[in-house]
Amino acid sequence: MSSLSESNKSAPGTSSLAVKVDDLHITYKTTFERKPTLKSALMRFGRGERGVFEVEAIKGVSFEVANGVSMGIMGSNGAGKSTLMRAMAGILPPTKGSIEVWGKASTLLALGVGFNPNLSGRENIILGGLATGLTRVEVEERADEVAEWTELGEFIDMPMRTYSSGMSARVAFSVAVHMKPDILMIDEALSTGDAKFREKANAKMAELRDSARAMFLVSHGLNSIQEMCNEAIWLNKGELMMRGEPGEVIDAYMSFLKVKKTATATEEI
Ligand SMILES: Nc1ncnc2c1ncn2[C@@H]1O[C@H](COP(=O)(O)OP(=O)(O)OP(=O)(O)O)[C@@H](O)[C@H]1O
Repeated sequence: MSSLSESNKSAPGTSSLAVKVDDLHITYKTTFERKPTLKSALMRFGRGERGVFEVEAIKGVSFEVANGVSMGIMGSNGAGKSTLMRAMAGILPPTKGSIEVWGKASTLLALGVGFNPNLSGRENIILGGLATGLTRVEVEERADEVAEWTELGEFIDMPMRTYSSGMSARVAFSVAVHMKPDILMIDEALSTGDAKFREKANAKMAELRDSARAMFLVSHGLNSIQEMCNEAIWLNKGELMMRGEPGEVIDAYMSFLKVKKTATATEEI
């Protein structure tokens, strides 16, 4: 069974839960044009052969997150961290298994994807706010404050296609944190800004962590996970390797990386 539900009410017996992920599998299917060999091209008069590439990005992951938890998600490139976040945010449907989210999830991922490059930062803030489920009145009430918070000056009224990636990230971050999410999801790759903005962003995240029902932070910066989170999970090749107190999970992940590095080096020799 695949299901994704979002509600403001808690299910009976699960009143303290913010998120429940049960036996989640996510498989990406991509069709591509196979590179033809000379022989196959001649046989098929040059028409490329379609291939299907399947990636099992999440393989049977289960966990529950209680209210009040700030969960760090760590793992190597391609481990499935962003895929898991996209699934919890409702952007990607489960291939198998289920995800239940109690409350409104606000995510940088969802908003970053939704931006229209031909509209200004300010216009995208309004669209982003509407996308999170706020009413037009609520969005208008907050739009100026959100725009101000980006510190983009007059650039806020320029089309977003003229922005650097750090400037776009400021807009995405600002929208996500100002829309009063119950469940805050932050993919650190998207919250990149310069040192000064980062400091401001970290302070805002800490404030929200205390008011939101739960927070998820995907990061390669293990220090941020240690500082911001009270629980952590480690994913490797789509599987849940460990869950626990951030310090313990970081230690296990670090020793796994060292062992792997030595093993690779040995193989090379
Ligand atoms: N849109 C997509 N189509 C096909 N495969 C994808 C897609 N997005 C991700 N993948 C694959 O799914 C796997 C997990 O990717 P994901 O982006 O979730 O990893 P990640 O842990 O967030 O990595 P990183 O630390 O590099 O951001 C990878 O093998 C990746 O190639």
